[in-house]
Amino acid sequence: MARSLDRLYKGFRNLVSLSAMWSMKHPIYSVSSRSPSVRSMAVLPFSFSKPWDFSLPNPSWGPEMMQLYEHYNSMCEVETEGEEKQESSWKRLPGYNRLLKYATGGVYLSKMIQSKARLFTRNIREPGAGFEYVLFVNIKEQKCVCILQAGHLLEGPPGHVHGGAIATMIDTVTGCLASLSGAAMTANLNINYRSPIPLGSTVVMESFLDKKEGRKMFVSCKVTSPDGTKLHTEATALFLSINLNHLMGR
Ligand SMILES: CCCCCCCC/C=C\CCCCCCCC(=O)SCCNC(=O)CCNC(=O)[C@H](O)C(C)(C)COP(=O)(O)OP(=O)(O)OC[C@H]1O[C@@H](n2cnc3c(N)ncnc32)[C@H](O)[C@@H]1OP(=O)(O)O
Repeated sequence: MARSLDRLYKGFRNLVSLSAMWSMKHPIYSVSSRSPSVRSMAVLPFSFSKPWDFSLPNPSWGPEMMQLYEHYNSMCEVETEGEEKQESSWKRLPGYNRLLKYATGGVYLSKMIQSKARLFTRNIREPGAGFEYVLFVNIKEQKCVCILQAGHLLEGPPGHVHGGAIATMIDTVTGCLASLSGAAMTANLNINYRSPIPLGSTVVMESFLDKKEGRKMFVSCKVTSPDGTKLHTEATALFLSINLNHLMGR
């Protein structure tokens, strides 16, 4: 287990260049395609012959979500400067329903929990009902952008998104940024809720690395309407880079 985790995090820096294909070659990142629990997640005519990438468009995505996806996705394409082709510094992160195929803690987690564990933000079966999101990262600028369409199962105040669901997504976006160069965990998360997010709406979440001091990463996040005119939420977070043994109770 420890060896496979070491291997995983040696390759962690390359996370952003993962593709579904890459994941199939390195299945530790993804859920086994043979797992019956994965097949049971099918509600759309998706093929589960390979790990399902939840950050690709599905029919539940509305026009705003699609427009923003296409905008950022086009920035991920190869840039041409004169005659020269350059790799873009923007990458779309694929999204599977587990971060690791075999989570840490094998020593004390039962096989049943191991096989059933799913990423909190990717465990609602009905497309469009929960967290529909896609993450884009810009390594050069140390920036992460998430396009989120919040589904009807995320209700808090009537007709609006639950503050805990917003916090979950902020933790995900800031955590993604903090983890670009290796595993990191949230030590502190401060959130100011400025205006409610209507259920079903699409928002843009932008996260920046403000400062790095040794193991500490200070990250900020802003949640706005797609045109940027309405500020919904602001947050700051402290992440600490960790040795993976930390998650294994050692
Ligand atoms: C994990 C791998 C993820 C990889 C993902 C990559 C894929 C990306 C793709 C998609 C993204 C989706 C990702 C989802 C992400 C979700 C993230 C979470 O939700 S994490 C769960 C919630 N967090 C916890 O459960 C932590 C519980 N706490 C701890 O385990 C420890 O407290 C920890 C690791 C945070 C720190 O423990 P210590 O023992 O390593 O470090 P000490 O010695 O306590 O502190 C070091 C320094 O930090 C300061 N510090 C620690 N906690 C602080 C705090 N809360 N506020 C201020 N300072 C703090 C201390 O004062 C100290 O500072 P001085 O060195 O003396 O200057």
